Amino acid sequence: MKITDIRFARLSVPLITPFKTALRSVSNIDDLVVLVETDEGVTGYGSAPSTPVITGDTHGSMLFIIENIIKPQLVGMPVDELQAIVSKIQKSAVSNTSAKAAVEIAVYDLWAKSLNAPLNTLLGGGPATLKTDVTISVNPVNEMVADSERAITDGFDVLKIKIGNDIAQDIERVKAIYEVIKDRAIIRLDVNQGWTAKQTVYAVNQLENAGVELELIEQPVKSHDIDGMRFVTQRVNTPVMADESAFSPRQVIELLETGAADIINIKLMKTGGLSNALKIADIASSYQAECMIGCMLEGSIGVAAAAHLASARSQVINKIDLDGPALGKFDPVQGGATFNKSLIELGRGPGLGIESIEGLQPLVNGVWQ
Ligand SMILES: C[C@H](N)C(=O)N[C@H](CCC(=O)O)C(=O)O
Ligand SMILES: [Mg+2]
Repeated sequence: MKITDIRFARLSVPLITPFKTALRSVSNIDDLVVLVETDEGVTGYGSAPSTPVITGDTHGSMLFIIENIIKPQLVGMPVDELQAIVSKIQKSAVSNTSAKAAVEIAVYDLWAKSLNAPLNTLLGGGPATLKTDVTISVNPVNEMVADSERAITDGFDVLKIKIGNDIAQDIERVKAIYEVIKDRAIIRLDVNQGWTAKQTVYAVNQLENAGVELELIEQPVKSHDIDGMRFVTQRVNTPVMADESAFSPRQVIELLETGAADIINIKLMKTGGLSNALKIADIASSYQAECMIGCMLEGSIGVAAAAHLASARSQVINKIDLDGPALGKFDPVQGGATFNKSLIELGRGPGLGIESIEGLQPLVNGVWQ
């Protein structure tokens, strides 16, 4: 089976409620879908959202890199030469991690389809069912308390609370949420780079002294501030997780080697796809560090690939934040993984198991249809 073409489409799903973090607010899941075609008529599916404030990728930049730089190197390659394909994708450009991820996901999907097995089976095997947390967007405190209550009613037992807008309000937000849900759900905080290192130590101390139990605090300081991450990690009891500071295997080694983080949030859109994500899981394992599998605000094609990875590396990836597809009003992807509130079921079809996708807007002769 040889790669013959790479095509593109857009896929948009409205959110049930706007998704708000310290970095951005969005109302739709907007994915660029990548379709890798073969001479046997089998299609591999990948996708990536635009996250300019996190990875720098936009639909336009991804389209350009894939069409002009990656595609010419991949057309004609046999799908069973997976490592050679991955090497070409990873060496095609610096950065552009979401563009690389979208193509890699499609290539791994094809590879697993060519071997007629689910992707997680070929990556080592693991559970077919996973349980995700849910994100509580940053909003006025009463709204966040109500959203947290609703999430528990919906069956979630781990809440990822978004803060990072204003430190005094953030402390009040977390105290108020903890007060009403403390015995019913685990709380993880995601500051999305909104605080300084000193503010973080102050805030976590305030929360710990008030009796608030936190599972972890994610990316409190700017992504480049590794000294700040280390300052915090060495001074608070609550485990510190790196997200925007942890894109590449090299960065993860630095974070863990120097004690700048306790936990790593792996996202395919930051790693450039599955190959580096697998390396990061191995690195974390050798440091006896835990990992979360995370996602951007993205739909069920890319998130299914992350779920297959999490299944196959469940010994080290023991925290799951793959709620993107469940935040949408519907899932346009048929077959493959299903995302029903906290429950993710991988499906048993070959590759990612995707059978069809409704509402794709293909790109034909440079025009979105
Ligand atoms: C969707 C997921 N639960 C999440 O919160 N991801 C964010 C980034 C999402 C985005 O802005 O697209 C994170 O962990 O920082
Ligand atoms: Mg995060």
